[in-house]
Amino acid sequence: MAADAPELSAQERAGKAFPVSWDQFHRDCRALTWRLNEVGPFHAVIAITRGGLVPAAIVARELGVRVIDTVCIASYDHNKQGELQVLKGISEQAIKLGGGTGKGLLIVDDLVDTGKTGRMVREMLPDAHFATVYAKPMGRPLVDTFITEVSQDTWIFFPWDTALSYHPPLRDGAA
Ligand SMILES: O=P(O)(O)OC[C@H]1O[C@H](OP(=O)(O)OP(=O)(O)O)[C@H](O)[C@@H]1O
Ligand SMILES: O=c1[nH]c(=O)c2nc[nH]c2[nH]1
Ligand SMILES: [Mg+2]
Repeated sequence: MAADAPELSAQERAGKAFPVSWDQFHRDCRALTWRLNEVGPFHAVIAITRGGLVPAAIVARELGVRVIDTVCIASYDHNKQGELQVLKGISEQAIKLGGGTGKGLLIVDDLVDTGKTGRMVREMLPDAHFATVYAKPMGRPLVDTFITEVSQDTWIFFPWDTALSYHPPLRDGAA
């Protein structure tokens, strides 16, 4: 599809929308933690910024983990994916806690879509546990634990990217 319409953004190509409220996101993060609690304990949480920061804070709080590190990766410029850029790597201290391979570390992101971002972090820490709140089919095989799968042609709208706004009635042509 991308080749058919390269001028369209990933969001426009997705077609379907899955808006997530703060309330729902918090509930989904707590559900994720219930699953992760069976797998841990973890020495540290590694958040893939920026989207992974919010679930990482909630998951770390629930699991009682106090050491949180970040790996800062930029790929989507608004909603078009470009080359991945590692703006900040994982700290030496966190790498040491995971014995160099990530054993006992928990990587957290908000979602996997194509899986490009997740794959890059997995390569840095092959033995870490990788958890996301949402997963699309292309990225799903990379994730160890997730809560909700949405179809590849769905765009997830996170509460930190959205705001309440007027929506015209369906009768007047609203989608
Ligand atoms: O599986 P992929 O196709 O790689 O996409 C998933 C990544 O895309 C989004 O991050 P984004 O690059 O938009 O940056 P952000 O977290 O700063 O919003 C999302 O938070 C994931 O990290
Ligand atoms: O807000 C977002 N929603 C998505 O569905 C998505 N996929 C990649 N990056 C994304 N960002
Ligand atoms: Mg991200």
